[in-house]
Amino acid sequence: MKIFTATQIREADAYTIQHEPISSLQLMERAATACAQWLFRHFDARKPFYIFCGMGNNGGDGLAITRLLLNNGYKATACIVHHSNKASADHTANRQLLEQQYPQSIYDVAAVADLPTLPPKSIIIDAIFGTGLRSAIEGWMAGLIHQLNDLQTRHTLVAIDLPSGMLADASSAHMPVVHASITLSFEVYKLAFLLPENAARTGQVHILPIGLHPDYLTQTPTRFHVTDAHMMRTIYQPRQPFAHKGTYGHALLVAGSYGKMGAAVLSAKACLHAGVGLLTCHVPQCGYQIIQISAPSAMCVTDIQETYSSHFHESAPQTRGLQQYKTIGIGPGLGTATGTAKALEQLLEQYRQPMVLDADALNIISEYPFLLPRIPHGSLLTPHPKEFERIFGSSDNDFARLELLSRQAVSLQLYILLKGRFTAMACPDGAVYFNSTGNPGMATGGSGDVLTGILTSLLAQGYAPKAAILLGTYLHGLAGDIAAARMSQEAMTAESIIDCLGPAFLQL
Ligand SMILES: NC(=O)C1=CN([C@@H]2O[C@H](COP(=O)(O)OP(=O)(O)OC[C@H]3O[C@@H](n4cnc5c(N)ncnc54)[C@H](O)[C@@H]3O)[C@@H](O)[C@H]2O)[C@@H](O)CC1
Ligand SMILES: Nc1ncnc2c1ncn2[C@@H]1O[C@H](COP(=O)(O)OP(=O)(O)O)[C@@H](O)[C@H]1O
Ligand SMILES: [K+]
Repeated sequence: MKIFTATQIREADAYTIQHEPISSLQLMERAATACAQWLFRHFDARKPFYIFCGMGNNGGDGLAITRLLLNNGYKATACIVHHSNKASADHTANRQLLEQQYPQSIYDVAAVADLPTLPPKSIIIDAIFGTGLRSAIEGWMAGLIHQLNDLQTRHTLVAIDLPSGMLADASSAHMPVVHASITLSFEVYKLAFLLPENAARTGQVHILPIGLHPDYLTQTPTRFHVTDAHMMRTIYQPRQPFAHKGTYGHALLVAGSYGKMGAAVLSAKACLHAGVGLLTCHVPQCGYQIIQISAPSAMCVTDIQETYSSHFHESAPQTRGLQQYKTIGIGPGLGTATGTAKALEQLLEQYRQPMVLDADALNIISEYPFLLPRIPHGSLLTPHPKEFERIFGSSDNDFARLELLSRQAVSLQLYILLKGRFTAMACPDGAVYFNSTGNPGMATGGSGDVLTGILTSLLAQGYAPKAAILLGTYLHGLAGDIAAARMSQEAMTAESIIDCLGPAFLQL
């Protein structure tokens, strides 16, 4: 699914109005109807609704929603917030329609003191500002936003299109923004919804289709995307009937150190359960029995060191050296010993195919930044936010961090996956994909090691790097969602994600 900017959304509106054709007032009615139907399904008619409407088209939506609620027997009051003397044409038209039918339902607010006293457990609808907001809300309007946020603790607050004060395409981290418990947005995700700085402001996001013209949606290129099931069906390659284990690649996993062999086991198991043909694990000597017993389908070679790895070429005694491996996954539980760092430097000299670098491989690179440009083009880096910051530095806000992520992926020609609720996957061509699956049950030690195993497995099987990241993160999150549904977000562990990889593949 594409993510459109506020400007593109306006263009989509205009295109729909011109080519469907439909009037802008009818399009607003469609948007308001989609919201009202959602509200009918989720709230009963006993709860009073207070709809705060701005002077633009977001307010127009609010006025139309008020009329639709009243038409269906709900108690609703439109509180018109006079932040400007000028109302948009569709706001004015909807105000007139409401006044004609329900003259008692309109209440004007021109100062914070004008706010009505709300009965307990009211539903507050925030239709003050949408995609038309240009900059931070200031003056008495900022006070109004703070007042609404105080009310939010005792009432349910539903934002229309986006919480007022939030910018769709830029940071509003330090601005007054409505804290909604639910956001009903139109047709497409806004970039702002996918970044952690807005998590407490959007609440649950529901995207409601309003029939914007499909030609505009399909033909307009965008830089940001959200992955979905449809996209996965175009990427996933079913296994060939005459396949043999050589068909699906031989991967090398370099992982584990004394006290952190669990990370190696999790990655190895995930790699095997994601379909790799052959897997060899390179571990320090202390890890030999652990791997052989926990992951008998994998082969195991040991380092010359007892507690950490220092000579990865031990994994490739044959003449072809490390090149015999289709790909290499390196990092989970590896440790950052000087000997390991040296070995990583050698490995980057010897092996020039796309590989997966995670966890301690990334921590080593943050200590030895000259290694960064030596990573083979097309490789996958999977930092969590702290690892990302160690390598690339900090940013003022999540939008700035997203730009930094994308810039680095382009200049280094790498795929960089910034992990989180919506893992952001930056590609060497500048595109960024957000993964849509996963849940907070995955915020548990070892989840990332499982992802490394899956990505290594998909690269070994011959998936191109871009296909591997999109499918791999989707499967990882989907397996996490299946695990959470089976045993709760609390009780699931990284092992549960591996156990549910099978059902996740079956859902593709
Ligand atoms: N395809 C869509 O997405 C549709 C969008 N519609 C609605 O239209 C909205 C966009 O409407 P508009 O473009 O009229 O914009 P808004 O209603 O979001 O805001 C415009 C108003 O805000 C004022 N304003 C802007 N920046 C301000 C600031 N920093 N401080 C104070 N006031 C400020 C402007 O003067 C104007 O009065 C969407 O968010 C959505 O709710 C629907 O009606 C129809 C379909
Ligand atoms: N709240 C969440 N929603 C969705 N996915 C999550 C959430 N929390 C964590 N994850 C996923 O779990 C994984 C955690 O990785 P990481 O932090 O490296 O864990 P570890 O280092 O313990 O293996 C990432 O893939 C991340 O996207
Ligand atoms: K709003």
